[in-house]
Amino acid sequence: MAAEILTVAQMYAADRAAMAAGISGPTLMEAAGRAVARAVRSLSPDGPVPVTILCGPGNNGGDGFVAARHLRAAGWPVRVGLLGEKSALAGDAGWAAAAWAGPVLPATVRLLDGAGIIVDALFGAGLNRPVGGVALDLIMAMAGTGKPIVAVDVPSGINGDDGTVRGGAAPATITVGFFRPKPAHYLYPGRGLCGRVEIADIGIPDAVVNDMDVDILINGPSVWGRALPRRAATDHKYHRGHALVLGGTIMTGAARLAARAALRMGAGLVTVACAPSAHMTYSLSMPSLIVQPIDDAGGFDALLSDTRRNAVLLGPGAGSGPLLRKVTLSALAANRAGVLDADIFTCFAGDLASLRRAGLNGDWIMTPHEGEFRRLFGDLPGSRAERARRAASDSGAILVMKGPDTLIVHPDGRMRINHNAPPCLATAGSGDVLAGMILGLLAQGMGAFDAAAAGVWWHGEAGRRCGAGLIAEDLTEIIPAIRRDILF
Ligand SMILES: NC(=O)C1=CN([C@@H]2O[C@H](COP(=O)(O)OP(=O)(O)OC[C@H]3O[C@@H](n4cnc5c(N)ncnc54)[C@H](OP(=O)(O)O)[C@@H]3O)[C@@H](O)[C@H]2O)[C@H](O)CC1
Ligand SMILES: [K+]
Repeated sequence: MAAEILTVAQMYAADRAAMAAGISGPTLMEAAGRAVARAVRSLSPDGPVPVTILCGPGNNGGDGFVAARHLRAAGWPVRVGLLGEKSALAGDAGWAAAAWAGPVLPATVRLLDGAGIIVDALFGAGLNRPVGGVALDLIMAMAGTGKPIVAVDVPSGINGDDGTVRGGAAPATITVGFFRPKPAHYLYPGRGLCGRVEIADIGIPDAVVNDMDVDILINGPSVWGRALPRRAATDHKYHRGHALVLGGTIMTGAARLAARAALRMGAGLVTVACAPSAHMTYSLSMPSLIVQPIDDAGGFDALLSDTRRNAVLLGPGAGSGPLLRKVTLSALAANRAGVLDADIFTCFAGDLASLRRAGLNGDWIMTPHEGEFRRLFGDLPGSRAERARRAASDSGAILVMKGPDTLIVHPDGRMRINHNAPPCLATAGSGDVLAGMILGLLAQGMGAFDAAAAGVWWHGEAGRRCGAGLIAEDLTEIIPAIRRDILF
């Protein structure tokens, strides 16, 4: 599957490009409506059930009329309700309505009575304000029926570009999108309301994407697989990087999990720098770990003076005191790649400026969840994706905004949306493993944007393979099996 996600504006541009290439609007709409009818039929394999199709005043409604025609031709009982006047339908939607030979009723809540399946064709890409009035009543009534809903393009009321709900939206069983997915198919809350997303080929040539500046991708191995570090028979451990992790004194599990994850991802060596009192804890936890006691930030600087220590992880379990602050500022100044996580966001709450002044740049990755994000960046306006983009741009670093739809954002605005994380990943230590996984890739010289994206996907895949009941320790152990499947 192509990894591109197209914005609403890009989708309209793809439409226009297809038409310029000689594919007519009705041809596209015919294919779109046929795909919707197919989705409806898939919901009732035992045969026809009554279908109510609610059509809006634009081309989303046009797709609904085409679906109605195909279902009726296949012997399905169909009722069509239109929001607005049939005579007002223009362009392709007018064509589709004219080709529908059955009655067109006013769209009312009553039309839903007795429906076995509902098609939501009220609004798609053209939604331009919050839904209200009759449209909202219809959406709420659809949601209240409990019947399967097939949404055309997006559930009506969802903003295609950011997945936000504008007024209200009914949860679909299947959402049929066209040509390429939109952000709303992957971003919550839209993603949660789309049900199963099926992207139909409606005849738009793939090549139209080449002329577009597509900057949103579905995160997966096709995006970064070629950038993964490969092993050569002549490698020695220093070829594979030396990661440095600041270990805390009390919450030692965080750095231990991260260090183990970095080793499992292939880092040649991993050193944990910690207070002398914690030395034993780290040393006994893993024989393959190098443990260096440090008395203060100067001790960390001394470790950094060895340039072979090329990637740094700061934050997990580190405590948000002066040591973390000093170490972070000097690591940023030391021209390394690294990951900033966890206690960093408390330590530098509201103080992005200090991180920037110290040298934060695109070799660094920040991995906040929503609460941590707010601590560092404050209450930025806009959708989650807009806020993440703004934060990446303001910080100059790669931003990994963690959540069920983790966003990996480059300061230049490119964004990868992750979609493979199962709910069981929300467990203690899981974030520390993620930070360590990314660190392991950075140590091997992978670029920060790709390392962040690969780490996030790999972590999701590890969660999927371990399944319900996983603990963070399980994630590190399944890393090599995933590597084998990606690389061979
Ligand atoms: N390549 C493709 O993706 C194809 C997509 N198709 C389908 O076309 C729609 C997009 O069609 P469009 O006509 O541009 O837009 P919509 O049908 O989604 O909506 C526009 C009409 O809805 C009115 N509107 C918008 N928001 C509201 C609201 N909140 N409340 C009430 N009415 C609203 C708008 O009215 P105005 O007053 O603003 O004029 C329009 O009348 C896409 O989603 C696909 O389903 C093609 O079929 C094939 C190619
Ligand atoms: K819709």
